[in-house]
Amino acid sequence: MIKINGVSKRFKKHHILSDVSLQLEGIYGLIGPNGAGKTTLMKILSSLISLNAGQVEMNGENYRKGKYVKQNTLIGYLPQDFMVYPNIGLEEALDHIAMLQGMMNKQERQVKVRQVIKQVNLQGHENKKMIELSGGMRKRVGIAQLLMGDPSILLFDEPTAGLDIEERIRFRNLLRNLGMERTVVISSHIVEDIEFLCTKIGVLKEGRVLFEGSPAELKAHAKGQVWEYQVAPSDLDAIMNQKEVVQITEESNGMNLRVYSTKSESGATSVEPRLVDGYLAVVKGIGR
Ligand SMILES: Nc1ncnc2c1ncn2[C@@H]1O[C@H](COP(=O)(O)OP(=O)(O)OP(=O)(O)O)[C@@H](O)[C@H]1O
Repeated sequence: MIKINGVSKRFKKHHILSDVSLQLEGIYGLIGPNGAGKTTLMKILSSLISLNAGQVEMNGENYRKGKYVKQNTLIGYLPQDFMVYPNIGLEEALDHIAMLQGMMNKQERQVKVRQVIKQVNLQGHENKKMIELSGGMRKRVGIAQLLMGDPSILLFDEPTAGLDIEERIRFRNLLRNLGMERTVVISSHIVEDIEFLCTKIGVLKEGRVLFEGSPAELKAHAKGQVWEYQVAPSDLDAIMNQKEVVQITEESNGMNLRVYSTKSESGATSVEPRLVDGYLAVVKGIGR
C-alpha cells in the first residue's frame, strides 16, 4: 500500500500537482486527461524526481520533502517508452541486467532469468533481439527485468499505449496476475484499459484529485445522467449542437446517440452508466 499525503510538485512557477492525497492499493488505476500529472506522480513514487511538499508512505516507510531514497520497499517502474540493448538476444540482455543488479553467480542468474521469462510468457523468444520483438513483447521484457528484483510495488505508465487488441488483452492478463501478490499502479488516459482490471481508481485533472474509490463508485457518478436517443441522420447536427453527445452508433433503423444530461430527456431512454460515463461525469463536472 502507498499512502500519498498532500503531495505538491512545481516546475518553476507552474503547479503540476497540488495537494494530492491518495491511497494506492491492489490493482490501482490512475486516470486523467493529458497533462493531469499522472507521469509526474509516477516519477515521484519511483524516486526519479523530488516532491515540493507532502509525504509518501510506502509499506510503512515515510518519505517527505526532497528526493526520497528507497529503503526496504522495492519499486519497479516501467516508463512509457522502454527499450534496452536493441541488438542483443532477450535472454542475454536479461542476464546482463541481473548481473548489474549484483547477481554474480551464473547458474543462479540462469534460473532467475528463465523464471521471469516464463512469468511474462516469453518462452520460445529467448534468442530474439529486442528490435525483432513486437511492442507488446518489448513491454513484457520491461516487466521481466523489473521482476528480477522481486519488487513489492509495480508502477506502469500508460502500459498498453500502442498495443494492438490481442496484445492489450494478453498484457492486461499479465498485469492481473502480477497484481495478485503486489501493489500494481497503472496510469492511463484510456478508461477501457483499466475498466476490467483495477480494484480501485483515482482520477486526476490539472494536478488535483477529483475522485478516489471503487469502479462501482465511479460509475455511480453518472447514475441517472446517461440517456440514449434513436434519431434520423438528418436530425443529428441539430442534436449535436444542443446536447452533450458522447457516443454515436449507426444502426439499421437510424442513429443511436448516447447523451449526458442531469435532466430527464423526453423521447430518450435512461441507461446504466459505464465506467467511462462516471469518469467523464467527474472530469467534466457534470451533475455538480
Ligand atoms: N520537466 C518538466 N518541466 C516543466 N513542466 C513539466 C515537466 N514535466 C511535466 N511538465 C508539465 O506537467 C504537466 C503534467 O505532465 P504529466 O506528464 O505528468 O501529465 P500526464 O497526466 O502524465 O499526461 P499524459 O497523459 O499526456 O502523459 C504538463 O502540463 C506538462 O507539460
